[in-house]
Amino acid sequence: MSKKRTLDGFFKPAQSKKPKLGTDTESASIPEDTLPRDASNHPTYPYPVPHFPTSITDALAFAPATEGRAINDQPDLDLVYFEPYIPKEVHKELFKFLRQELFFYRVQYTIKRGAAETSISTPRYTTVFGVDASSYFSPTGVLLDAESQRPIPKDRYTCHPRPLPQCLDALRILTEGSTDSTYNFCLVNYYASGADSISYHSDDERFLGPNPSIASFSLGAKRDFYMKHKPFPPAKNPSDPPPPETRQIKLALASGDMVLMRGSTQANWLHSIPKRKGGESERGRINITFRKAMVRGGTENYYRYNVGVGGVFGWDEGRGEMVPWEGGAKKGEKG
Ligand SMILES: O=C(O)CCC(=O)C(=O)O
Ligand SMILES: [Fe+2]
Repeated sequence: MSKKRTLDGFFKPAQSKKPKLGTDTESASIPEDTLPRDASNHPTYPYPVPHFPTSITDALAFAPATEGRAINDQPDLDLVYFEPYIPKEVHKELFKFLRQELFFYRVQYTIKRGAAETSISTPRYTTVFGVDASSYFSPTGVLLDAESQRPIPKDRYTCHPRPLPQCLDALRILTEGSTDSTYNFCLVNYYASGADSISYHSDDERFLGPNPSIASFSLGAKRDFYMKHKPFPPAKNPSDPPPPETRQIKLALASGDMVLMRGSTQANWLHSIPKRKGGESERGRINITFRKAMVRGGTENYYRYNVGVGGVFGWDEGRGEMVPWEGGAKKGEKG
């Protein structure tokens, strides 16, 4: 099989972050699951991302593990709750794999409040892959224009879009099959402890188009997911009927669960993961969302707020925490 030299790394085995093998006797003594595995790589990745081991791929053939349950008993609300989506045989391994293998960021950015610039620190680890519908990645990882199918003009993006690694792409394909929607973005959050959170917001940006479908996976520690209706606009006439009554929603999202938010949900409801003190949240939680951005502004927004301009972090199993990940090694990593 012939390969192009330029971007052929996308499906090549990853060598860089695995221990270098010395002599034949040494390699013979290394257990098979620590040997280099095939991985996704790309010039925009700080490190390659290994493909799923067959144990995960095989188990995911049985997803979704349950039928989704509709939650649409309140105004403008359209949820489907899979409890769980990921088969129970594999959710722990999937959590450990993604925490170990993905690179994360702790993004800081500034916002203008009147004349003053305020610095904001995102209270969780994040990472993102994908590109909006004006472009797509060729199988070898070249960004092409959706219409001409030719390489995009160099000035289309100020950011550097990254293709989904094969492991997250496998999850995307499964999700598309069970949600009647397509996705071109994967955002990942890691909540290291109860101090990490996401405040009330809606994913209603114009770049997602009207009535976006967002599929949201939970892995690891159970965390509460709150939803509340956006405030209703004040009545125009005293004779107008009062706004409908709505109740706050609280879902205790467990490892392997998936919530699909669709229809008019984002336009009308807010959602959050509030901070918690101690307990299970200290074990860490991964959230994965699949979305579809229609235009370039979505790509710029997602990379600005989920990759940013700071350093790379990765999980250190020995220390049990995220550590700066530099030059192929997680800093201070044991063994
Ligand atoms: O962690 C979660 O479950 C929610 C994440 C979320 O709302 C987001 O990334 O927009
Ligand atoms: Fe959200």
